[in-house]
Amino acid sequence: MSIHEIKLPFIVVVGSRVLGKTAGVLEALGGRPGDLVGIVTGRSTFEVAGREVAENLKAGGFRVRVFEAGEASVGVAEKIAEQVRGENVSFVLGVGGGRSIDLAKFAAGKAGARMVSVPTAPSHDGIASPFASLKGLERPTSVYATTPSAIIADTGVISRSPRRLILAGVGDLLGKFTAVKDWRLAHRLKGEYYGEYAAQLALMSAKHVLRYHELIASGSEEGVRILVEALISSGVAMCIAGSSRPASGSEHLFSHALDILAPGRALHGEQVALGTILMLYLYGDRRWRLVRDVMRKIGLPTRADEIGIPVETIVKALTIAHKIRPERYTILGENGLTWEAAWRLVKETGVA
Ligand SMILES: NC(=O)C1=CN([C@@H]2O[C@H](COP(=O)(O)OP(=O)(O)OC[C@H]3O[C@@H](n4cnc5c(N)ncnc54)[C@H](OP(=O)(O)O)[C@@H]3O)[C@@H](O)[C@H]2O)C=CC1
Ligand SMILES: O=C(CO)COP(=O)(O)O
Ligand SMILES: [Zn+2]
Repeated sequence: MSIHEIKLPFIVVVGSRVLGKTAGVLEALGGRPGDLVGIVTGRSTFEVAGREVAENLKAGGFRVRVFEAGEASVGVAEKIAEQVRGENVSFVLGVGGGRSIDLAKFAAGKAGARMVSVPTAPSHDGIASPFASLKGLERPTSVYATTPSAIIADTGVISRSPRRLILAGVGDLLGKFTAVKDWRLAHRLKGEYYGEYAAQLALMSAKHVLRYHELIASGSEEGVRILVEALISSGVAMCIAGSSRPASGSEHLFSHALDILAPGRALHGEQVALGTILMLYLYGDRRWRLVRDVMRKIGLPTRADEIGIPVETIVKALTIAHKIRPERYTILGENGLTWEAAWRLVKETGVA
C-alpha cells in the first residue's frame, strides 16, 4: 500500500475577539519574542484585521513585516516567498480572503516558514487546506503549499464582512455535492484513488450549509460560526485526501473557466454555486432544483444577468471547462459539452 501522509492544523481558535490571541498562538507553536512575522494582507483586510494582528504581535515582542497581497498568481507568490526566505521570516500569516491566505500559504511553503490562517471572510474553504489556488501557471491549478499550523477565525470580524462574501462561502460548500460525485465517478471509471472518509467529510459541509442556510444568511455571528466551521472541515477533507479532489470537481472547472474568460466579474463561491446547479442537472440529480431554490432564497446569483457574466460566456466556459485539468475526470468527460448541449443546459436550468 502506498504511503499517505496527512498533515492537519495544530491549533484552531474560533470565536469572538480572538485576534488578540495571535501572539499567544505563535508562542504555543514555538515562536519567541524577536522572531520576525510576515503578514500577507489586502488593503481592506489590513484595516479590518491586519492592523490589530500586527499590534498584538508587536505587543508580544514579535517583529512584524507586512506584505501587500496582490493578485493570486505564482509570480506574486514567488516574490513574497523570496522576501520571506531572504529576511528569515519565521511565520507567515494570511490575514484576509482566499487570495491573501493562498499567497501566504504558498510563500510559507516555499520558504519553509510556518503558516497561520486568519480569515476575515467566510468566502472559501481554503482556510484550512494545504493547497494554494494560483493563476499564472499553464492553467489555473492547486499547488501543494503547506498545511496552516494554526487558524485564528474571529467570528466578530468575519460576521461583519460584506454579505456577498458570506453567501460565497455557502456557494463554495454547495459545490461539494458535485465534487464528491465527480470523485466517485473518476474512481469507478478511471481507478483514481478515492477516500470515503474525506468524501463524506466534504459532503457533510455541503449538507450542513443547506440545512442551516437561513441562520447563515441572517449574517448573525452564530450563523457565520456554523459556516466557518464547515469551511474549516472541508479544508480538513482536502488535508486528509491529499488533494483538492473532495472539494473541487466539474463545478470548480467551470468556475476556473469563467476566471479565464471573465476575470474579476464574480466571486469564486458565486461561480462555483452556479456551476453546482448545472453539474447536478447533468448528473440527473433532482437536487439541482433544491440547490437553486435555496440559492435564490438567500440571494446567491442563479442567472447569467445576476452574476454579471454574459450568457454566451457562460456557455463558452461550459464547453472549455473539461480542458482546464484534463487529468481530473468529471461528468464533463474527456470531450466536454458541445455548444448545443451547453445552451440546452443553461436554458433548462434557468441560468439563461
Ligand atoms: N486554496 C484553496 O483550497 C482554496 C482557494 N480558494 C481561492 O480563494 C480565492 C477566493 O477567495 P475570496 O475570499 O472570494 O476572494 P478575495 O481574497 O479576493 O477577497 C474578495 C474581496 O473581499 C475583500 N474582503 C475580505 N474580507 C473582508 C472584510 N472582512 N471586509 C471587507 N472586505 C473584505 C477583499 O479585500 P482585500 O482587497 O483587502 O483582500 C477582496 O477585495 C480564489 O482565488 C480561490 O481560487 C478558494 C477555495 C479554496
Ligand atoms: O477552490 C477550491 C476548493 O473549494 C480548490 O479548488 P482547485 O483545486 O480547483 O483550485
Ligand atoms: Zn472552491
